[in-house]
Amino acid sequence: SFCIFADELCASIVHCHRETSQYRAEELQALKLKLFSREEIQAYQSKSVDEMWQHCAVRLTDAVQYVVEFAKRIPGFRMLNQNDQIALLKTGSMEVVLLRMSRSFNTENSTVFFDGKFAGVEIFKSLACGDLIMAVFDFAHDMCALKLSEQQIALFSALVLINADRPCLEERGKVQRVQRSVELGLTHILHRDHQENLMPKLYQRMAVLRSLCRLHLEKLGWFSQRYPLTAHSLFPPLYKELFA
Ligand SMILES: CCS(=O)(=O)c1ccc(CC(=O)Nc2nc(-c3ccccc3)c(C(=O)c3ccccc3CC(C)C)s2)cc1
Repeated sequence: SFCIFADELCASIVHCHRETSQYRAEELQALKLKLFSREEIQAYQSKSVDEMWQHCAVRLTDAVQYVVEFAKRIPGFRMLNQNDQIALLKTGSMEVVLLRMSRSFNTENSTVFFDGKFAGVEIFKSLACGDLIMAVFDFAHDMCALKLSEQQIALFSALVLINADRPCLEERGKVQRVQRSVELGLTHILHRDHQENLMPKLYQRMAVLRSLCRLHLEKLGWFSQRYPLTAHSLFPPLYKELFA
């Protein structure tokens, strides 16, 4: 009966992931050979720092919105209290975006899906945060090496989000129970896929995700100081609410 519970839980989380994935893995695969021309790359590189930051913040916020939708459809997540749902999204949504984004990464030519085509690091030059961009690309490379299936990414995303160790949770015990059921769901499908050895690697990747998000917040802090007007009045409200 336990296996039936785990199967049900996995199936529902995979379903939520598919419905809210923004781009399907097969769609991204089909777009992989659409690269930006030299002129297009130059156009991005000649954008000012605040223009490029604003451009990216809008796209990133789109991706975050789909993660919020994913979370809201996860059975265990919905039954948590409102403030805890917001606290988990505040600290976890960027991590899930980065995890999902690694599906849109082409390891052959180190490009990532951006603005309808695949872009190398050079396109992001005018963001003036090369270390963050390199770290995002390295992480995506690392994740691709694990060759996770969509089902494994779905369960891993839910586990990244529903984390009882996050700060300022009011009903930590409840979050712990949901986290434990998702953990069991993930171990259940890794066992089914004969890939239990992935579990410790996934926990390592969670630590890398946390450091990536700290770096993103650090850079956003630097940017907001240099361009307060853009950060306060031109960034999407959800981006400011979650990250500022
Ligand atoms: C995520 C769901 S999906 O269906 O796979 C999908 C859906 C849609 C897309 C298209 C897309 O929005 N791509 C973006 N790429 C990057 C990016 C940028 C630098 C390096 C690597 C990727 C974006 C960012 O804004 C970003 C992302 C991570 C950290 C930092 C930043 C920039 C800072 C200034 C906020 S948005 C891609 C993938």
